Amino acid sequence: MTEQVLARAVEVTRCYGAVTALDGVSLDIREGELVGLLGPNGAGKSTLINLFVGLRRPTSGVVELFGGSPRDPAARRWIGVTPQDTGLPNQLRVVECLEFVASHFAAKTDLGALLERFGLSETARRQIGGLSGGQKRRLAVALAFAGDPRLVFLDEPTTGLDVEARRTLWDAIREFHAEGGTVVLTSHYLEEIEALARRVVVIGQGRVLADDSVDAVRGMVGVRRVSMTVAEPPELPGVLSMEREGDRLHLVTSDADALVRDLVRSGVAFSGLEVRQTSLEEAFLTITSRASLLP
Ligand SMILES: Nc1ncnc2c1ncn2[C@@H]1O[C@H](COP(=O)(O)OP(=O)(O)OP(=O)(O)O)[C@@H](O)[C@H]1O
Repeated sequence: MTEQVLARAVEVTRCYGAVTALDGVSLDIREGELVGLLGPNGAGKSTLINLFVGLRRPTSGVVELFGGSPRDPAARRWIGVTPQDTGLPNQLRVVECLEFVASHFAAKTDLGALLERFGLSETARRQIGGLSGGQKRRLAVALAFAGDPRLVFLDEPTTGLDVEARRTLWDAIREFHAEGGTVVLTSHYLEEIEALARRVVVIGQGRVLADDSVDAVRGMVGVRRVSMTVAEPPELPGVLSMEREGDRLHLVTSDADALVRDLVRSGVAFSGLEVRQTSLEEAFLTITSRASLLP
């Protein structure tokens, strides 16, 4: 790939006192990518974003934004950020808040189109204090786009949104990306990463555990789900986890072929056998639990 690297971390470590939040992380974000950062609470995702946008400095290693220092306003001019928590001024109207943020940038963003894209047109003249939690969150995300950015960092953008509002936000993010924008987002919603991101970076205990396509991350852990209708769950070797759903039994295994052979040999009566790839959630849990076994 020859696309320009917009943000880069090289062997970055960040400590907060005795806590090592990031431990030797290297990552390139290239122009036009839509990257999902996935990891459990406390994995270091927000810390990484804070380093990229210049809010924090690395303890060691190098972080670059548009080839320069993230603390240089010239580099930050091209980014938009939505942190995990955003305080919004309750007295301002929605459109006034957008105008206020946009006025810090030379670019003229079409704020009417931005409101439309985030499903906020109806609320444009309302004071922020009177908005619902979901409307406030959508406004907080829309603000990241007010300066016509090339790269946006969205930290858990859809937390607290209902299904419809989440889909509106997904569409807005997809449209920005389709126009050539670059997106880095964190999420606890695994379906969100699957729905939006081309590339997944799995972070656990401050380290990059996987950095690949969604399919590759699933394939990497090689876990399969074997499902069947069965009256009595059979005792089989190599089962990583077992789940009952009505008369269906779902078994997670790293060797589906061996499991099916053992199942047939066991003589248990079963029907409707199904073997499929695991969801990203199952892949993610496997990768992160392996990491916790590391010394
Ligand atoms: N300002 C701080 N002072 C002390 N420790 C901190 C600070 N910020 C983060 N940490 C610690 O660093 C680690 C990584 O935190 P971080 O917020 O980056 O994780 P995260 O992956 O974004 O988690 P979450 O999904 O819960 O937001 C955690 O152990 C956290 O407690």
